[in-house]
Amino acid sequence: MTSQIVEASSRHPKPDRVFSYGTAGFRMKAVLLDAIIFRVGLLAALRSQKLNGKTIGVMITASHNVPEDNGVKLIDPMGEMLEESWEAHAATLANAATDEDVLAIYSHLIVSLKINPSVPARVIFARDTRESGPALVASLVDALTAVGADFTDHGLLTTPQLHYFVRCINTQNPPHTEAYGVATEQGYYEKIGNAYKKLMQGKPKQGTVTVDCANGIGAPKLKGLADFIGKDTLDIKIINDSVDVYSKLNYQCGADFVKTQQRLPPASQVASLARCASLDGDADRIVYYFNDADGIFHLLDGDKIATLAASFITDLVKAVGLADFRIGVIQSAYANGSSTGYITKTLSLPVVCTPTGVKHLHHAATKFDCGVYFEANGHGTVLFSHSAHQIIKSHLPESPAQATALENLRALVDLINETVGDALSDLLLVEVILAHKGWGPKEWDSTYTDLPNRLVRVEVKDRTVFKTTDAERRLLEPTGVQEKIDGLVGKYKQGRSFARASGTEDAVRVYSEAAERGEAEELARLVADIVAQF
Ligand SMILES: CC(=O)N[C@H]1[C@@H](OP(=O)(O)O)O[C@H](CO)[C@@H](O)[C@@H]1O
Ligand SMILES: [Mg+2]
Repeated sequence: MTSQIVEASSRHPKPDRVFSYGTAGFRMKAVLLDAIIFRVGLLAALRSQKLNGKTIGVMITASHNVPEDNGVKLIDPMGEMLEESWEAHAATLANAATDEDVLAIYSHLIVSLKINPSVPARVIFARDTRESGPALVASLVDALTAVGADFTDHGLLTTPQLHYFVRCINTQNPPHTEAYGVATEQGYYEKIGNAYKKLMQGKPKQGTVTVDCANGIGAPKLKGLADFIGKDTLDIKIINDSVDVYSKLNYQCGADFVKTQQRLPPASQVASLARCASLDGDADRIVYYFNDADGIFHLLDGDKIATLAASFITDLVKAVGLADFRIGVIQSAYANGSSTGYITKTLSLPVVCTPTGVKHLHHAATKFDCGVYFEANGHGTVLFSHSAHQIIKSHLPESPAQATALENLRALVDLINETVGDALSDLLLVEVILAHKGWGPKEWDSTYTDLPNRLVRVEVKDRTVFKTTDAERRLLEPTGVQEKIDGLVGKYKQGRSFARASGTEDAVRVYSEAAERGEAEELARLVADIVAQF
């Protein structure tokens, strides 16, 4: 096998660059990715062998990035992101200088990680709609073939669908008592779609929801889900679904466009107060929005989705009669201060703040019976602990009202993709809650008003000198900078600001909020000036 690895690796020469496995895996211009994908294939096989032949997922996507980019992420057995300690192994393999080095590192990992090479490796993979996808899949297959791994190509899927498949496959056998679901697209549509239909029983129609699919993989998959559900219970209009025109992906559309531009995608033609949503290029993020009667744009971001879900679940758990059921909300420092205040004061729920990146939020969410986590940009989901699953499954209701609530709670658990943030599942979750509450987007939006805020990107010589603490909300280094920021923030009513190095771009991000729009902008500018001096 060793000669096969060197020989196969020689067909995938590495560009002269240093690569790192960041928050979003490896992501860059697609033309640079061939060698990386090959080496990720080797690592996926090792990861599976290390975990006794459990199935590992490989997703080829660059999410909301421009069409010329692509990327790759590994998925661990329960559908979660790759364990952090393995990110370094991914980077070491990706940066091996020669084909012999690739083999040497591969062999070293087998020894140092005590991997039994006779365990069969199992890998499944999929890709988004990018033009570069098929060639990168071929590189992956080349690696998996060289090491004799057992693999399945699932073609085009959304990122969360592949996460779901991985979990379904790895929960089929003992010690798991019940598979997470059926690892097919039909199985995914049935699990989520049937749960949605159950929750919508007897609920009046709420009018059309217009969904911008970013001209990406979300478009055909949302159509598949909507077809399964049927028009009686889901009144949906899909726009930006041109997946065949590669250049249109994420162009003037998608969740990132709407979030950063704070306006409707140009292709969206909707009446005022109509519900709209946008997915990103691999359908793991979603934001809602609407234009009010005066034509003013309102964004219902990840914070608003988290608060909506947390409030609904709190009421439902109460209606079921579950005592001592701990619900918590997990946010990053970018969550609007108003949302945090609303969760703690109005919903009376605990809030945990973690560093940026969904893997951190996901991890913190596992500490609750029910952990609701969302990044402000719309990536998030809801987790139920193992014991919460057991309680929900075995609880005996004491009244007809409790029985109905319990059926709804069970359906809600099925509706949610617990492996990772899933725009399709989150879309239906929001639709269900709005229908149950009888709310339009305006009522939802009026639960609290976002503090005016500003996010700026500051180019610096070396972003690694910015070291943070307290969930990235305070700078430890360079020394003295945090004191200067504190001095500024104190001058603004409801002022808050922080600076941290981006994990995905070569820049430092400065976030600020304050009671007035002008003040939030001024604060951001002044903090950015301080940062720019370094
Ligand atoms: C402010 C912001 O939106 N940051 C994003 C961005 O991370 P940075 O480390 O800030 O570049 O990309 C991450 C991966 O997609 C996402 O998890 C995160 O929310
Ligand atoms: Mg994405």
